Amino acid sequence: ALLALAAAWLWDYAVVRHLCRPRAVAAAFRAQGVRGPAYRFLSGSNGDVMRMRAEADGAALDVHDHDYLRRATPHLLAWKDKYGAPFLFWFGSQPRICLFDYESVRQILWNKSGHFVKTDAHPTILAMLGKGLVLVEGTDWVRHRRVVNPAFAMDKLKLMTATMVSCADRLIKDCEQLASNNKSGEVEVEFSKHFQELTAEVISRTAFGNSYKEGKEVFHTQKQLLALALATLLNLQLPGFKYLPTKSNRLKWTLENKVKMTLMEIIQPRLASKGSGFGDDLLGLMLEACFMTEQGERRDELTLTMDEIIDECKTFFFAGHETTSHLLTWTMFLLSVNPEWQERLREEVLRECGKANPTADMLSKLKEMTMVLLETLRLYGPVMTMIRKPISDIRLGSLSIPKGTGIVIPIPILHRDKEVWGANANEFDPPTICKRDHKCSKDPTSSFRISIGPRSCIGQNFAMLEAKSVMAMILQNSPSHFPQSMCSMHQQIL
Ligand code: HEM
Repeated sequence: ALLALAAAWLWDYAVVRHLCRPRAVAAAFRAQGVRGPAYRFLSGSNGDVMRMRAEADGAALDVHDHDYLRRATPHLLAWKDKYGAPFLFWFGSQPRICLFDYESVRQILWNKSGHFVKTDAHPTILAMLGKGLVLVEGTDWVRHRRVVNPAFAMDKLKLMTATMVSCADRLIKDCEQLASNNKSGEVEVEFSKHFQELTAEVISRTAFGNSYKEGKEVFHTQKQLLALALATLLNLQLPGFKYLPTKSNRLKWTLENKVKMTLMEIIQPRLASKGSGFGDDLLGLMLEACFMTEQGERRDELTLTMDEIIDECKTFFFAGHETTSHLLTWTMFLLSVNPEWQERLREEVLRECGKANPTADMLSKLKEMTMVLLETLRLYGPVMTMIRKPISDIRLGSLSIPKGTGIVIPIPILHRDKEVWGANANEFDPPTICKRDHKCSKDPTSSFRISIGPRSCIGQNFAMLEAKSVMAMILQNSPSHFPQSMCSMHQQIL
């Protein structure tokens, strides 16, 4: 009986899932004129992706050319050139269709019926992120979003500005200290690393208040989990493999457990001190909302379970740290190669904030800064793709998409579409792009910087406030021009 069971499983796994189904899906798309790289047994297109990424890794970039995508997503560009748009490729045995038309993307992202869900996360990504807001679906998503929303209300975020500013102040003091150690009084700083530290500090302090040190421990453990996930993302995922005590699985379990234990140690005392309030940090605000009904009345039971609260804390870190540090790094880069914009922003900051530490009200007046940050997110946004899959067969425009096909939305490629953004779509041009954005404000659909529709980014105001605080402090305190050596960042970050 066991042998028969094993044979049936092997038949389903190897023949049905990895041979028959991919062939049927490829044929269904071919009949509609959609082509793509040939499916390879078990690995799909993963080998091609790894090869193209490795080849692109050494390619030099011109600092005045914003088209870095041939290094970041070489496979998507190569397949678009070769097979046209849309094209079909394979993540292991899973079909992925890469879409480039705005209308279909809007339809997917604005869909409120739950017809398009996120694809299953890699086990290590799941261990790192948990089933928090980024990954939950359906009524669970509604429940989570209702609890997390109040933590990101603008009046609450404004109170966090002082923390953001004080972290930026520490960064500046560190740089000054480094410079004073040098005879010349100057120092070359790799801001991408400093911004990683800074954004980790900001999210630890704004999420966990006095427990920020434990929060940073969580963050460092999550980074180890992320490194593990990235190293194994394109490897073949055999079913049941995640349960085997391999070296990487054992490491994953240890790290996962450490994150959970540390977060429980932060959360439990807060819950115990219910009577005296939960605090004004993201965790406190979320716990407060957990004890509220939809009608705003107090309830005795938590809306989220302990595990769900832990997963939301993991999500704050994952979603809130790398994204903002990426935004800050590219903004520094763009200001260093566009000194006229650097000067315009410095003048604006000095006009609105003087030399004082910026407050939330001062930051809200920095219109040119907002424009530059939005333009940075258009050209160098941290999220490269969003992926959804339909829960049943669906028609999108003229295309029939079978249930379960991963639909890839390549954000930075869409942001450089000349038909939508104009002839200079590939250039850094804040006012023109801002006008274009404005024109679209009645139908705010051409930018996917922070996504659109019900699942758009909940932390967008947090990120903008943090980026503005840090950039304002740097501009107030830096010499009239960032040195040109800043440009070398362009190479290092990628
Ligand atoms: C420059 C900074 C940021 C960018 C560009 C960004 C971008 C995005 C994008 C594109 C999505 C949609 C992803 C998808 O649907 O697949 C998203 C979702 C999300 N973001 Fe952000 N994000 C940023 C900062 C933050 C911060 C600071 C936080 C929290 C501290 C955060 C929390 C989230 C969460 C929880 C979601 C899931 C929302 C949901 O599904 O309901 N993000 N973000």
